[in-house]
Amino acid sequence: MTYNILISDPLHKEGITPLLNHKDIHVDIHTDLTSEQLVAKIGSYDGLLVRSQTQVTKELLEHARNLKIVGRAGVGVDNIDLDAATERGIIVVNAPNANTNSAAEHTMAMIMALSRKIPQAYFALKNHQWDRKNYVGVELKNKTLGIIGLGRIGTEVAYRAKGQRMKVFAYDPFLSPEKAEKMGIAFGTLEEVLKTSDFITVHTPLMKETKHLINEEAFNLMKPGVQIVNCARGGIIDEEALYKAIISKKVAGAALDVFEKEPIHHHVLLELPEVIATPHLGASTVEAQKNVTIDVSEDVVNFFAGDVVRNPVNIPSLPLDTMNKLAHHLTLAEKLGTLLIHLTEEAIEEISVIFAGDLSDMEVSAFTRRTVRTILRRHLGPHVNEVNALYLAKKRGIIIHQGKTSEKNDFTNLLTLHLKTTSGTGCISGTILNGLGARIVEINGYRVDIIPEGHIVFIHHTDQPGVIGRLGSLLAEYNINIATMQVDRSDVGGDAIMVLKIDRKIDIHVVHEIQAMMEINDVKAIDL
Ligand SMILES: NC(=O)C1=CN([C@@H]2O[C@H](COP(=O)(O)OP(=O)(O)OC[C@H]3O[C@@H](n4cnc5c(N)ncnc54)[C@H](O)[C@@H]3O)[C@@H](O)[C@H]2O)C=CC1
Ligand SMILES: O=C(O)C(=O)COP(=O)(O)O
Repeated sequence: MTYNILISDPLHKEGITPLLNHKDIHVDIHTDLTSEQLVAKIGSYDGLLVRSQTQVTKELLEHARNLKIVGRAGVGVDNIDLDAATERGIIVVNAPNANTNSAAEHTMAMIMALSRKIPQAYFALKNHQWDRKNYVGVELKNKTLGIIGLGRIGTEVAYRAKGQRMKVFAYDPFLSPEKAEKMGIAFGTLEEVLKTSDFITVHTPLMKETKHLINEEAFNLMKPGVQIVNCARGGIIDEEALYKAIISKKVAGAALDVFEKEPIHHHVLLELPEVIATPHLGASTVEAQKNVTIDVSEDVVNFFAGDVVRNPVNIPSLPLDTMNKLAHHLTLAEKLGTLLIHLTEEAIEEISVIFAGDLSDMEVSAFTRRTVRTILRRHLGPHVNEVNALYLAKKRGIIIHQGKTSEKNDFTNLLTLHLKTTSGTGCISGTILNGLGARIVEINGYRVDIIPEGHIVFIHHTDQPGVIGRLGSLLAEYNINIATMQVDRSDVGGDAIMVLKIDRKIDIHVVHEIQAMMEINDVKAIDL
């Protein structure tokens, strides 16, 4: 099987070596396609690698009938329609750790160039003007740098600014003040940061919540003479409000690496002498480009090899050693889901996944995804995967519960699935026994002990003499050997179940013959 990968933005040549060296991967590089050409081409690709330029829109993804992975060689994924990718089961991976230094260094370069008006002075000198009057700057020492978004890049900027003897004051609603304190960074509300800073730099992602975070209202709160830096994303700062704030002299200067619409050739902000700018160069260093490309290429290779991807964006990421630890439990979740969905055929209303014992200390959402994927595949087909399972369940109005409990019924770990359908409920539990592997231990309230693999026949019947004998004879007639048999009943003469493991796949007409035996209410043949 060959996987076709399209690279549609310029990537580091050496960085793509993991892809080029892979015998099952074929790489095409087309970095000058129009969006129409990309739409026309994308259908034949299994993977797409981009930077910030290619717009991975819903429309593009609708034409991407074979696409399984989008790799973003960088951090920001605002050029990728994540909902559309998730709905189609396309995993998105990025390279969040490889350009942090470069972006932080570029931010510092912009702060220093801004404070000393270096680009303006250089431009004047190039135009033969020896002007020492108009380019008087301000020192950074003892000035307050407000950092909005104290993630990877914001934190690195903070450390570098401290090296310039600046006071650093940060705002990040998702970081605890204790964590900021541990980093030795003063922490405040957005309003406090806006009101007290001499320089303000933004380092959040661009999302609904951060679009125009720095707007007219925010500029009104700032100190007169404040200087603004944006090396994160155009759109976090409202460009119109910034323009007005510069014209009114509220803002003394701005350094912009990014713009609301890119690329730009003319922009009203660029007409202002207070504005210095670079064309989205924050990550444009040899080191960052090589490393982001290696990271994302390796994840594409991991993905096609069926290994854990390190930097997924639209599913939760788990460290490799945790995934290795969970591997047996994930297989168990899949087997339990397969068995349960065969036993409970009607339209699903609710799926509950309950963890007990050892499992309740672990990050368990991976089990929920695997379970829901397995169950929905039975109804919706093979396009359901771990990326889109929860999304598709929600879209169909299926309620998903994920719970933890201390009740583990003498097992060190227990995974229980409940399924509520339009006509009833089903429940199944399994465990991983130390040294012995996986076991199904309960089905619909009946205690069992089944190794979840091979050919299983599940029979729901009425407890009465002779059933087992007749069933044995029927199977013998068809030369079907019973490997193990488990029987349990609610009470004497009441509801009972039988779970047989047989040595070969059973034909459907034999299932019908068993069904036709008077006492047997329900027969299911399931291959695990
Ligand atoms: N100019 C360039 O070439 C580059 C730009 N970037 C941009 O920088 C952004 C940040 O990158 P990283 O630091 O690696 O990401 P990160 O995820 O480590 O940090 C983002 C931080 O923003 C915080 N945040 C989210 N919403 C916020 C809000 N409403 N107010 C304040 N803080 C908020 C988050 O809690 C997080 O700590 C990227 O999303 C990307 O858009 C990244 C690399 C290069
Ligand atoms: O990594 C990011 O978020 C960046 O903005 C870098 O963008 P680029 O890959 O240089 O187009």
